[in-house]
Amino acid sequence: MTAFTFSAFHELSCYPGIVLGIIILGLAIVAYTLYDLFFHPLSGIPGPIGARTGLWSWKSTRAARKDMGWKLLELHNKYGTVVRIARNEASICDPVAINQIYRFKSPLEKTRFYESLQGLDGPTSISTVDNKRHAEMRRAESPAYATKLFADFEEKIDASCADLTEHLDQCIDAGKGTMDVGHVLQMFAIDAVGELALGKSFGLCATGKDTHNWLPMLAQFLEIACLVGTQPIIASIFRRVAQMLPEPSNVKILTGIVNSRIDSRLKEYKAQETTYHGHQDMLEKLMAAQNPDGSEYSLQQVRAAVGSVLGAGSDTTAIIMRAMIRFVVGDAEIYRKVQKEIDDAVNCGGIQFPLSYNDADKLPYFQACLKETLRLHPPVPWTLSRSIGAGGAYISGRFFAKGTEVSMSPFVLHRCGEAYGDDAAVFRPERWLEADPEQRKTMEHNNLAFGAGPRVCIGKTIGMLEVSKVMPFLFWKYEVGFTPRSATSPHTHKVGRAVDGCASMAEPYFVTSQWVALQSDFWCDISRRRVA
Ligand code: HEM
Repeated sequence: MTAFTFSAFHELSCYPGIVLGIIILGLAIVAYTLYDLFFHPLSGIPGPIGARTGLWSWKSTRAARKDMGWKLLELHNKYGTVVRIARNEASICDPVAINQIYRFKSPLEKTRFYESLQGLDGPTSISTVDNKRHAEMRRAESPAYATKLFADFEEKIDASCADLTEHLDQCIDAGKGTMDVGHVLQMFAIDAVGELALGKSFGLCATGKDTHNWLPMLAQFLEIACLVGTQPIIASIFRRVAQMLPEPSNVKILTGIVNSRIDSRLKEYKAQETTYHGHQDMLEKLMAAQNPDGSEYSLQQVRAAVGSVLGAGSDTTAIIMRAMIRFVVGDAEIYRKVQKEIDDAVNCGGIQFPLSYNDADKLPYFQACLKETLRLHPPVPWTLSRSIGAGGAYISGRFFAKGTEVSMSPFVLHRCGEAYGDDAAVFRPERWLEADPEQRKTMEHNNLAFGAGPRVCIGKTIGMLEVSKVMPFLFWKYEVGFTPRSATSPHTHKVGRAVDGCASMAEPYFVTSQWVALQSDFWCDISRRRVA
């Protein structure tokens, strides 16, 4: 060994240029590390040493291992309110910081992470970093999300809900009441966004299957986007390469359907030779959207905007529906209360199905369960990161210099005592009913599930509309039990994993925590209830 080392050194000494290069590289790494640790604007903030030196990407590791929520919570429990999670990024867990980071006045720009959420048709409101460009897009596209269209949205969601329950009934009648409910709810969510964004369902629930494997494909897109997004330079190369590669066949089928629905709407308009097209739906509003110079949205812009509804509106809604079943059915007393509230409201004629969005407000305990679900299982647990602009900014009592990045994770904030009290980690719907109006307002404000400020989810009300209309019907019509996990059960995972990372045989599904906190393997035993 010694002889080998000596001879290696001897050989290297014949190449002084290489030796000098190695020494310079070593010194550069040491200098870079010392700068990051002691002189970088974030040097005073605690965090894992690898992340602070920038020699190890803590966030890429989280994206690869899909364990962001609970690992970030561990860091905050260890280091406190402000934690350095990358050489240039601090994560903050403080409700006071919401209005400072996600402010309306001189808003902070999104970080380049978001560029990776861009689809193949170009920039969308979620992926656009530049605030001015984002504001223009948001203004152009907001009529497609307006409350004026709610009558149309309700009809479309009712149609998708009818397909969903027909599918569930067929399964039960065929003796297949034990099913992966998570998968079925994802099919519903895709169908519903198809109805909303394109005026027609994709028909997954109606046919009972995801024929073209779109569900795993969409999940994979988000996972890869999140992973490469943690390395913006790699992400931009990746995007360029991806654009050159041929589309996989199932993506081709999906884009083909999107394009043909837009084309047929265009043909319909041409045939009518009128600017008023008669449809009061999202697609019409997106096709009528205008750029700041007054030009109409190009077909590519319409496709990108439709794509962002499909991408941002399906996973998130399905996640909330699964989580709500998990929390409600998982606690016998809460489940009984939810069912009783709905049964009583139906029996006394207070509500009827299909449930209107307004009538969903007549179910306060159900609504409290929904808020509690959004709190403990926010569909997006990832850090919603922003860049500090010129002049720097004071956040959570600290000064952050221009160019540094700050972020908050909905998952972490929602478990913070300052935001929700000492029992923040407990699913307790009563907290929303016991709170006085002022406390409720504060709790609502501290809920980051949809983001906050000028970049807040534009589809928030549509998402709430879907869940509020469909879930009471499912709780009323069906009895749900978790299929016990055993060596012979249909589960893929031997042990389940909760949204907080805890592994247990009793956990009915398996959660991965990345950009979204996705559940899989959610096997339930479904039967019809007596009242149906
Ligand atoms: C429970 C359901 C939903 C949740 C929890 C949710 C959550 C979020 C979050 C966290 C963001 C990003 C905020 C940020 O990065 O700061 C977002 C943005 C967005 N969401 Fe949602 N979302 C939901 C449903 C929907 C639906 C149904 C649609 C479409 C119909 C939608 C469309 C969008 C769009 C277009 C954006 C980008 C908005 C912008 O940057 O202007 N979302 N959503």
